[in-house]
Amino acid sequence: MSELKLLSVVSEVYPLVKTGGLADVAGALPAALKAQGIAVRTLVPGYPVVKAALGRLEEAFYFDHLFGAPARLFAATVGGLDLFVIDAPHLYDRPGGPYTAPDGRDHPDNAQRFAALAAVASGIGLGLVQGFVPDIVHAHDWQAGLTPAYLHYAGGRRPGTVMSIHNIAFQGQFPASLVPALGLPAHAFAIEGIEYYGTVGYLKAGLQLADRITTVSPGYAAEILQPEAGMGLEGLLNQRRGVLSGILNGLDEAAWDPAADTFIPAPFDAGRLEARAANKAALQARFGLPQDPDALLFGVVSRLSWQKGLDLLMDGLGTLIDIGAQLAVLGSGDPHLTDRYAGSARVNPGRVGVEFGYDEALAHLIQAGADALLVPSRFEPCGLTQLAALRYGALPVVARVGGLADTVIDVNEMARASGVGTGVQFSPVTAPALQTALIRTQALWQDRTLWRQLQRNAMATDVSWDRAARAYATLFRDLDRERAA
Ligand SMILES: Nc1ncnc2c1ncn2[C@@H]1O[C@H](COP(=O)(O)OP(=O)(O)O[C@H]2O[C@H](CO)[C@@H](O)[C@H](O)[C@H]2O)[C@@H](O)[C@H]1O
Repeated sequence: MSELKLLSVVSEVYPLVKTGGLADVAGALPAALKAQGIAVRTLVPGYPVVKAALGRLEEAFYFDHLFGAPARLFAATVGGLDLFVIDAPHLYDRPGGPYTAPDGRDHPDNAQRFAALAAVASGIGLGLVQGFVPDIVHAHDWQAGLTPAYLHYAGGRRPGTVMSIHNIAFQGQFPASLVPALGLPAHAFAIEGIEYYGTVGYLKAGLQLADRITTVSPGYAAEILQPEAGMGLEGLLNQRRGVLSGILNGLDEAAWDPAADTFIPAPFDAGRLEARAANKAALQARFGLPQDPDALLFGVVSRLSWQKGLDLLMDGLGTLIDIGAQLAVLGSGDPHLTDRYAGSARVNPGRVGVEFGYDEALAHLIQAGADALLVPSRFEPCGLTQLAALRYGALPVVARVGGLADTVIDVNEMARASGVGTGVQFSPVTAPALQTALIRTQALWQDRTLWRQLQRNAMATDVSWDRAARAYATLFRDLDRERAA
């Protein structure tokens, strides 16, 4: 098979810069695709953290004018990732995160910052960089959403375009007054182009104009055709459902390997599950919880946001306390939720422990030490924490939505009879249903022989990237053939 060249366009990539699962996917997919004969280059903005990680650089292009000032495009290789980095200090060189200033507010020029990302991607797609002209351009989420639009309106020969949705809740909507600055033809501002309810919609543009649309689980691909999950884009997605598919994410199995995890005191595998006890004890100590091996310890590793449903856990906390369980939460985000969790830890010392912020090492300890991992999301395109939980034998207790429903096998009577359960699902996504799930989990916990079996089932689940990479490779090759025809 001939090698296909792919440009991945994304606003964050692990391990250089990460605010969530998008970075994990963008960081892991290139290696998995390489095994499928697809050579990936990843285009990212040159935030300070990204530039600091770059070693040997090569200037690949110089822009006299990129949304307000000159800029350069660097090519570099970091940790096995072949990167293009946009060095545009006026857009990316500033304190704060990729999307927000230190005060938590969006950078005021995000429209320009991510239009620049898409415009540069389109330039590379059209042959800006000698020696790398991609066959396929793969845009991730709203930040890269204008990429298919720039390529579409450039006219002439162009690579195939794929738009992937990791989270439809963030759509990148900006005022119509922005249009002249984007450098797209005036007629692009139309319903069949970038216009979205009178505004410019970056994700909408990508979904409208890409050759293919993917999202990160089959379940979510079906859900976003409905108004409840489509968040205004369901009409467009229904029109384009013929090119929409769901490909389940994998987990970076090198980064998440319980047998070789340097973040945890006691590495283990399915044959050495008793070693988990030391991790549980360390986790309890870290969160100020009594080191009782018999207390059912629930963990949470999450962004604290409405999506993740963690307010429901607060509403149902009484049940968790009543059944004698413990809770260890690592989260960051919504200050209102942070306050609620901090309050519950104060009211329930020795039962509820919380840590706020982003802490990679602690996330690993929770997966390795908790008995069960709670993911009560209202919607979840795929979810990666439950995949890590499966691999680490922390039984996932999840809302039956999106990718959570696709990846966890509920221990119902049938699953129990055939010995295939890997966790607990609940529905609807409400506090009472979550409370019932906590009680069900506690009942399972009473039978340690069964629990061990469930842990082994969970750990045997295929969460590798291979399966996903094969599906993406087929999609990219089909599209490439279609465009060549
Ligand atoms: N406080 C903290 N400290 C340390 N690590 C933390 C953390 N909070 C979260 N993480 C880590 O961040 C990642 C979160 O990824 P998820 O896929 O679960 O959700 P997210 O909503 O960010 O991603 C979106 O994109 C991904 C990728 O497609 C989809 O799986 C998902 O459904 C969609 O919402 C995991 O690697 C997790 O361990």
